[in-house]
Amino acid sequence: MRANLVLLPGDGIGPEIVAEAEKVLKFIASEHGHEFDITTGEIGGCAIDAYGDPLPEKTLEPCRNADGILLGAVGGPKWDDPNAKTRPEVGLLKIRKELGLFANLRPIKPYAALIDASPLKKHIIEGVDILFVRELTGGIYFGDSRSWEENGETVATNEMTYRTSEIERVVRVAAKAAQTRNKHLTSVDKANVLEVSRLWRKTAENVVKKDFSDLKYDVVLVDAMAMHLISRPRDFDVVVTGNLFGDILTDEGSMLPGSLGLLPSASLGEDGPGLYEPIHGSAPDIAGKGIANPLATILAAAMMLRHSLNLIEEADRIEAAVESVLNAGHRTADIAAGGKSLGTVEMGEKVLEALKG
Ligand SMILES: NC(=O)C1=CN([C@@H]2O[C@H](COP(=O)(O)OP(=O)(O)OC[C@H]3O[C@@H](n4cnc5c(N)ncnc54)[C@H](O)[C@@H]3O)[C@@H](O)[C@H]2O)C=CC1
Ligand SMILES: CC(C)CC(=O)C(=O)O
Ligand SMILES: [Mg+2]
Repeated sequence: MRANLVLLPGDGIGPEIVAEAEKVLKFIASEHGHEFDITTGEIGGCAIDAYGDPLPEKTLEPCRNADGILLGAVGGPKWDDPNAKTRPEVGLLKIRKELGLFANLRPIKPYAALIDASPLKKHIIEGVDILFVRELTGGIYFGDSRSWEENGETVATNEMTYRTSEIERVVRVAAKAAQTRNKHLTSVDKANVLEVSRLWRKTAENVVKKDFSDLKYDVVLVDAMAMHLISRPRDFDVVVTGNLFGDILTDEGSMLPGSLGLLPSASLGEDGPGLYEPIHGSAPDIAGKGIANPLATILAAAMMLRHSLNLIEEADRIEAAVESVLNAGHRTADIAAGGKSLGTVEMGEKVLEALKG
């Protein structure tokens, strides 16, 4: 098949990890007779430096016409000046919004070989298989924000807003996913305090009652969910929640497999290209050292093949290669548990070797 793929490496470790995923994509193309037309664009801090804009039209336009987009990460201390006109993260929020990518799929399935990498006990993480569906284009990250002076001090506010239609569509995505899995959907909110969460709860319940009555359905408050996620994670199948709660809970959830560097994600809309990225950020503390774990980005590339290009066999093959590399004992520093570790490029090479068989 022919496919237009756009790579957006971004900042910090972004270029290092996307380079390894690109090698995997090129290998898969050559092995399976596909033609991937791969172009690269700037987003985030590097785009601010080059164009004064974290998401210039020059980057966005090819993305609109792409079959799939693979992003590294944006941001870093260089662009953290609170007085700066714009921030790298604005580019990320904007591309998600512009492409209508309202559903962010974040699977969490610990690897048997990595039991020691997790800070949690074996009996807690064994058998865990959770799919988080995080709403991605609404909520507090997209609400009005402002700050002002009042009574000699500064006040700042961010609004969290959701519309019924925004909640309905993401709950539908999650409920459909649950139907193909273990038929259990959990909605996470803070309906004991937030008006917006009361709308979320009522809307989610209506959708499930009307169209997904075959599912086991429950609701959990977000503070309790933060605890249940690491005390009884096996009890969850598909979890649907808003933008902020999903962002935080999935970083926490990365401790089930043992590292942020292992979790990929797919951001999907009604139609158009999907955007695929690791769930982590630009990791400025390790950027440039060649030690970042590229596996989350390689797994994000596999999700792109699966969800946007319908190349299921190829996606399965990459995921199996990652698993076999871990089974063989290869580790980057984040999952080495103090043992011997490989660099980013070496880990990428191990995945390629596993793909070659
Ligand atoms: N999707 C994106 O582009 C995201 C961007 N960010 C941005 O990234 C910057 C740094 O944010 P942080 O809070 O430090 O979060 P982070 O996710 O970049 O890093 C948190 C910790 O995890 C480690 N880590 C992350 N990815 C890793 C990998 N692949 N291999 C090994 N270790 C890894 C880092 O070294 C760090 O210790 C900020 O500017 C933030 O806004 C944060 C989250 C997501
Ligand atoms: C700009 C942030 C919302 C990025 C982030 O932390 C995420 O999407 O996980
Ligand atoms: Mg995050």
